[in-house]
Amino acid sequence: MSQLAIEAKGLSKQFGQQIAVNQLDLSIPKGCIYGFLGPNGCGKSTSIRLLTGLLEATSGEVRILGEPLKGNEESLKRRLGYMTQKFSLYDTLSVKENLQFVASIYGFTGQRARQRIDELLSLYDLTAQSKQYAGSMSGGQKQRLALACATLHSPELLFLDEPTSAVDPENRREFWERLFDLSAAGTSILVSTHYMDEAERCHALAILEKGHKRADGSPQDLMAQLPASVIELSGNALREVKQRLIQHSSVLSAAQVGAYLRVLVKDNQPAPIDFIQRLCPDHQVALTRPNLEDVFVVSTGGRHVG
Ligand SMILES: Nc1ncnc2c1ncn2[C@@H]1O[C@H](COP(=O)(O)OP(=O)(O)OP(=O)(O)O)[C@@H](O)[C@H]1O
Repeated sequence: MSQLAIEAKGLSKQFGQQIAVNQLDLSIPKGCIYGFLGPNGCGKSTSIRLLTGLLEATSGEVRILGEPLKGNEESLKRRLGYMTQKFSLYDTLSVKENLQFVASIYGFTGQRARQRIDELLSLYDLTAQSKQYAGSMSGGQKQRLALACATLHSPELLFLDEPTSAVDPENRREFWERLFDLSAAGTSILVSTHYMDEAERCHALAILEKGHKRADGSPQDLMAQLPASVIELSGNALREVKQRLIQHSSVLSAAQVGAYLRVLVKDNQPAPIDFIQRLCPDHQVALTRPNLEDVFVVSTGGRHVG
């Protein structure tokens, strides 16, 4: 039995002249929460739609839950869940009616349907809103309902396309707790995001840019293997210092964070602290630990950012 939830080799999608997904390779183990991190337009949604079988690839091979996707789209559909960016709820149906509709799609009827819907209303804290129109709910409630709909049939693999872009930080946090509950119960999850803090919560992730995968691994490994030194610089005239530093070919990026400049220096520059100190003798400089944003900046070429 395959231990991989998702396996892709050379997966590509072209729309006219535009290559939205370019030779994507993936090996995502079962049971993990895997992230796609990247800016708008980098190909996250297209990749997810290819992996769900909703969109046909231009080239490449995909195996989902151990089976080739091609030719098995229909049978796999029952084993997959998909929550879109816009949540795809019916605004003029109540919370319960939305769930009833999804239940009917998956062939749940009578007592079985009622039981599962009550279970989900309670699990996702929606019992009091069950008669409310979905369109009149808050962002957080809509998100919980969308997750309830996407997991009604207890999918083995769940795709979530930027599920938290429309909710506040508290709801995002709570949502992630629910994802870890699902993961602990054995659900494999692929989630796309453009938030660094969210990506850091994933067991592993791919950094996407312009349809290419630029990096892949656990957040901890990606940070530990960053091919750059991260230096915090403080003192006067940081905007002017930044402009000066980014002229240097060894400086990948310099971005202000509060009272500091966060400077990324290429690994091939010996003694990076001394190097920056020489360039800025009147400033305080200190080496600091990389974060995922640094990984993102370096993976995507760096110099344009900040
Ligand atoms: N049906 C389509 N026809 C033509 N071009 C498309 C189509 N779908 C996506 N694209 C293009 O493919 C590229 C990748 O889009 P995609 O929606 O996958 O990116 P994304 O990373 O999910 O962005 P966002 O976060 O904005 O949804 C974009 O340049 C987009 O314009």
